[in-house]
Amino acid sequence: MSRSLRVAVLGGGSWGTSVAALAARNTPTLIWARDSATADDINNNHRNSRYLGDTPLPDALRATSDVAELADFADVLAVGIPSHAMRETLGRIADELRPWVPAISLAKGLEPGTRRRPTEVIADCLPGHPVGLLAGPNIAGEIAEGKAAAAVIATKDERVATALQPLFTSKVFRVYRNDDVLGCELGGILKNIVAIASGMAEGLDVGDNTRAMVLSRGLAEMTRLGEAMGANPRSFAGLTGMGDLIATCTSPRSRNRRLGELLAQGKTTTEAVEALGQVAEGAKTAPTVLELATEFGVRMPIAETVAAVVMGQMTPADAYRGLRQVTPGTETDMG
Ligand SMILES: NC(=O)c1ccc[n+]([C@@H]2O[C@H](COP(=O)([O-])OP(=O)(O)OC[C@H]3O[C@@H](n4cnc5c(N)ncnc54)[C@H](O)[C@@H]3O)[C@@H](O)[C@H]2O)c1
Ligand SMILES: O=P(O)(O)OC[C@H](O)CO
Repeated sequence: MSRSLRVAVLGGGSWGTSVAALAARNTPTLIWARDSATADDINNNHRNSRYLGDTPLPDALRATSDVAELADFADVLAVGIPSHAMRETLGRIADELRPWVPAISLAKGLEPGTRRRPTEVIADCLPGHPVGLLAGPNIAGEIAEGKAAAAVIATKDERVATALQPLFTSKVFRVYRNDDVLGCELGGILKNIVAIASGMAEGLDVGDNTRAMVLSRGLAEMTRLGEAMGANPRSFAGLTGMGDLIATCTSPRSRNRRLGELLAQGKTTTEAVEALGQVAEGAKTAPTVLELATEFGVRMPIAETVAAVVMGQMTPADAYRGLRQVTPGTETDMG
């Protein structure tokens, strides 16, 4: 009988750990944390106290801070490193990984400078490996606590998707498949920007109608960019689009929404990021997305406004005044 596929997770932050905990309930799983104290905490206390507080992790989950050990273990690699550090970290493991090992991204940002999506960074660093992603409305703390949710594995290779699906599935975590890698990935990346706008709305107490406007017009501009880049617009109506947008824009546990709230309280982006102590991908992604919007000739007034605020060129209050003044066209016009 063939042994089960072993899952190696690169990145011991809140999401890498939560995904590793899901996999460890199904199959042997090893997680790499760059910080050996985190690896020790997982091995000895079955906790990742730094990122997930007191939430217990499965006893079967093992951790290491040695990338070579992780590479040797991997039948499947899940990459939970933030977008800005993914290339450098993958560079440390690339030569050690067996060539057929599929690599799936858990990240939701664009690489600053190159504008590459995480799956593109993986393809650059691990040429020839099957590549995909896991995304959806998945606030890490809730998943680690065992609250019910669903996600999507997106890859072009149906056989890879079908092999990976059961590794992350549980009675309370449903995993769908989608072959629209671009659309699923963009949904997770772009919703972070709208979540910052939603957090600013919360901080400014602009009212629920305004927030609903930002969410729905945010989804429209996410879909507009996605379609222009060649994604399936239907993906934006699913878990990785609207689903993740709703979770991130409404959850008080979202770091991107919290970043928006802190900006509305008058903090600078640097102060807000420091206060969070965790990654909020939308802060770096917003200016980078504008470059894509220009390249593909797409209007993105919400992303433009969020980018101006995170770069310190506009206050959140002015941003909301500006958004109210956007000249409305036809609602269903996606061009
Ligand atoms: N937390 C969530 O709810 C959640 C859910 C879905 C997707 N994501 C995405 O997952 C990705 C990882 O985020 P997270 O939530 O785990 O972040 P986090 O802030 O909880 O942890 C970040 C992790 O990355 C590591 N890291 C940071 N800089 C690094 C570097 N230069 N080199 C190596 N490692 C480095 C840290 O040590 C830590 O282990 C992000 O793209 C995020 O958008 C997060
Ligand atoms: O905490 P955030 O804002 O990074 O969002 C986490 C996840 O992406 C929600 O699906």
